[in-house]
Amino acid sequence: MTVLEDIIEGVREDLAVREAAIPFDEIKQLSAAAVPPHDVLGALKAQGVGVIAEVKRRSPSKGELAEIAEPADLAADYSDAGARVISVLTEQRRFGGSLADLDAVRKRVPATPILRKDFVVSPYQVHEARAHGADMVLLIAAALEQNVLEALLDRVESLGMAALVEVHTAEESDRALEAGAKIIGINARNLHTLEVDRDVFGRIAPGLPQDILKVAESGVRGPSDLMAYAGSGADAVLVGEGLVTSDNPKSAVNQLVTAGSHPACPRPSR
Ligand SMILES: O=C(O)c1ccccc1NCC(=O)[C@H](O)[C@H](O)COP(=O)(O)O
Repeated sequence: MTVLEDIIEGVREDLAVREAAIPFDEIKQLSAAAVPPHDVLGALKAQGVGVIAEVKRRSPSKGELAEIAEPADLAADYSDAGARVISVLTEQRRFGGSLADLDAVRKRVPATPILRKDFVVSPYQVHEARAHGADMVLLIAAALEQNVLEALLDRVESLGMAALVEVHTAEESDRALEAGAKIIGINARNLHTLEVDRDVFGRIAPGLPQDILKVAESGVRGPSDLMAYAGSGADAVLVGEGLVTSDNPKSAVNQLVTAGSHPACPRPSR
């Protein structure tokens, strides 16, 4: 069993428990009653290379990263420092996240778009994300059959949210385009070996249409990594470990935001 399959097995078990507690019809109603979603696409299309800053306690590749007793405080720092989107990992077993983290962050940064970062395999999780105030949902192409990817993407957009469709290969990016993805995340972290290869972005991004918003995921440890991704066409970077392990996450985001808006930073042409 691969790491991804193992994670998803646990996600499905935890999902079954939540579905038993709050049935699908009820979560649908809760999602319809939630605060309206933010325009994530608009936020990410703004001038400069955007920063998506992640609340990440631990990971399968690195184990414990940071305690993060108050995810809302961290998110407020990220937002104050200019992050365009806050990514909240809600997977519990391997990443130490929760929907309670999402609730706390939503409450604290009402004006900043939030990505629910999880292993979404069911429409239930999409409604759940919206019910808890998320504006964007991660869909990992490698984890989803094509018809399921398309159905989940449609459902995300029907609720007014945006989907970050994550790919690792050119074949997966073709599938993402076929599904109608508007925002494609190219993850440098191989979800089978967990190794990070930043060159993956530069191999895939040039093959994507100009109007697709391109997010470079994983491996950003400082401004030079952001600049390198920008040089390969990134509109935004998604950063976790480099921020949560920093002595000063607010300053770390600020340095990335400054680099991303500097005139010397390569501008993706659109
Ligand atoms: O981070 C992991 O070890 C991991 C393992 C298996 C599946 C997903 C994983 N991470 C999710 C992410 O993609 C990252 O949290 C995100 O891109 C930020 O990466 P980084 O800045 O390198 O923490």
